[in-house]
Amino acid sequence: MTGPPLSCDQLCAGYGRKRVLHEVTIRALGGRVLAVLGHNGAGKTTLLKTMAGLMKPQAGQVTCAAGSTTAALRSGFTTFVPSERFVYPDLTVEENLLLATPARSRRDAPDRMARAFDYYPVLAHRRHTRAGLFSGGQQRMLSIGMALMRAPSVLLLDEPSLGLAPAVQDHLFASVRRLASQESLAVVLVEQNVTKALGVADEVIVLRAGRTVHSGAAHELSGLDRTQWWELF
Ligand SMILES: Nc1ncnc2c1ncn2[C@@H]1O[C@H](COP(=O)(O)OP(=O)(O)OP(=O)(O)O)[C@@H](O)[C@H]1O
Repeated sequence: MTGPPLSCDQLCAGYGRKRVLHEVTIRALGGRVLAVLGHNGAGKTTLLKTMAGLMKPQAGQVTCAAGSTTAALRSGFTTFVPSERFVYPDLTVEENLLLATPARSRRDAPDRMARAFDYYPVLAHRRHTRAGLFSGGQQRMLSIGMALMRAPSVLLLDEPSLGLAPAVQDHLFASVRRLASQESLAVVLVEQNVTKALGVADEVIVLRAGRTVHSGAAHELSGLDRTQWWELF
């Protein structure tokens, strides 16, 4: 693969005539975690959805190594995990994972499932349990496990830690880091939890009202105090 798996160039996006994102340029690279930070309403989810091909750019472009963003989403090259827990509550863990596997990849399902279980052992222990009986954290892990069944190259994660206890958040963030490093996945991580996101990210972009106010290496921001953060956001 030449070039980044997914990138945005001068991307503008929004809803109807309303423009939410203004000329955002980023690159998601294999094996790296790009954190997207910013206050509520800054445009983080809009950015992810446009990168995923769920929304069309109003101007600028999203370039995907696998072709159009919609084709990449359909083929599983790009996978979007929304902040709402999206699992089938009446199905078991195994059934949820199988349902997420593209029909053409059914033969690979056992290997992919083993890999998801490696990242989230609780899913293996409770593989015959209905997902609706799971805690919020376990459902979030199952959502990411379902994304892995598509063997993606790009993982777009919208606020994976939302509403979870700190210890569960730590486990999730550690798994995100491992996923990028071990699977050579390009991870784009939208997060409100700045400290934890910076702990696992390689690069960071900060959005304010849909505009990039900072982009660079994550370690450059890890030493900022609260006042400096407030000024940046
Ligand atoms: N479906 C929609 N139709 C119209 N406006 C929308 C829609 N979804 C979001 N917006 C608006 O777009 C702006 C950016 O929203 P977005 O959800 O991308 O921000 P965010 O940074 O992800 O915020 P949060 O952290 O609260 O999810 C907000 O002003 C929001 O009200």
